[in-house]
Order: sequence, then C-alpha cells, then structure tokens
Amino acid sequence: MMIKICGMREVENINALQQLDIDFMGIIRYPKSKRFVDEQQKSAIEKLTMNKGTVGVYVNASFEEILQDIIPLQLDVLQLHGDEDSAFAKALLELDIKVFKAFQMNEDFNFESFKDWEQLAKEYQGKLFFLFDTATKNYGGSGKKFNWQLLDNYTGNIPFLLSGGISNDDASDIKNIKHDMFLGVDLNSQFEDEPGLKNIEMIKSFIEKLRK
Ligand SMILES: O=C(O)c1ccccc1NCC(=O)[C@H](O)[C@H](O)COP(=O)(O)O
Repeated sequence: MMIKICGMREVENINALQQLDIDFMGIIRYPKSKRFVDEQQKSAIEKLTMNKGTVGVYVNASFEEILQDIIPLQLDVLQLHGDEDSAFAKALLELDIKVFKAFQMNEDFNFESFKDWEQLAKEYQGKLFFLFDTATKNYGGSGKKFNWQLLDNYTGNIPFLLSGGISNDDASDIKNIKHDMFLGVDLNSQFEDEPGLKNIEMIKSFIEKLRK
C-alpha cells in the first residue's frame, strides 16, 4: 500500500520523514493553506536530497507557476487539488510527470463525471491517479473523513489514494478496504504537532500497524 504524507515544510522534519517507509511527501504551494511553503522555505527544500517521491500540491495555480517549481523542488508528481480540468492536467502530463487529481467527496458526488479523465488515463498510462479527499471550502486539510462507503460507487479504472482526516485509529479500517483501484493513503493534519510539522513517532506507529 502506498503512503503519502502531505504538508511538509521544515527541513529537519522532512529529513526525519525520509527515514521512514513511505512513498511520497507533499509540499503545498497554495498560498491560502496553513501549510504553504513560501519562497524562503522552498529555497531550503531545494538543497535537500530527496529519497521519496516529491509531490507539489496546487489549487488552481497557473501552468507557469507550477512549471517554476518542478525542477527546483525535484517534483515527481503534481497534485491538482482545485477545480482544474482534464485539459489542464493533459498539458502537465505532456511534461512527462505524474499527476494526482484530487476530488472533493460529499454525498452528492457524481462518479459518472469522470469520462474525460478516463480518456486521459488511457493516453497517459500509469501517469494519472486520483485522490479522493473530503469536501471543504478550503479545498483540503480539513482533518475530516468523508463517508468511505461512497467509494463503492466508484467503478472506474484509475487508481486512487484515499485522503481526508485519516488518523492513527484508522489502520484496521484501511486494511479492510477491498476496492480494486485502492492504491494507498494520504496523511496530513491528524499526524501533526502544528500545521506543517509532522509527528514522526505517530507516523511511524501508524505505518507499523498498516504494514503489519
Ligand atoms: O493541507 C492543506 O492545508 C491543504 C489546503 C488546500 C489544499 C490541499 C491541502 N492539502 C492537500 C492534501 O493532500 C491533504 O493531505 C488532504 O487534503 C487531507 O488532509 P487532512 O484532512 O488534513 O488529512
């Protein structure tokens, strides 16, 4: 199972996380987020040697803004967490980089609306993934879970990460998820001492439970 830890920004915290058995770490480049990585923090992160997949997280950013981050932040994945359409994602996929497209889940979510995305995934095999997060007016980082039974309505074939309020108590429920397209989890605010600062011991204990 893949594990992504989102909202990293402190060098020491990033280095500590690099020692753990995780797959991706997310760096939020959305100025309205409490976990926003500013230009000064970006410069510090640029100097690090990253041994995990690095994910740049964006909310309705321009193509140029995203482009300016890819090389300095050594990005492997672009996470589109706003209202970006499939045409925008296609332009980024053309750069030969992976894309995680986030969707805001609530009881009214229409899983039939994925036609364009399914087409894109066919064109860019193994490059496009979904991330199902809890709907919130701030786009992400709500700390709240959505109703995971909604996942039964997803019959598409694009693999997804599960996100939104996942906490240390959820390991056994996560291990019971049987969906064929379930790829892994995205952890954030429930594993923090303060916004942008992760509790490494808590993450370590969660990973142990999940990988057991
Ligand atoms: O975390 C944020 O502050 C954030 C703000 C705006 C857009 C995206 C954001 N986070 C992106 C993520 O991938 C989070 O891990 C995801 O929203 C789940 O967060 P949480 O509910 O805190 O576990």
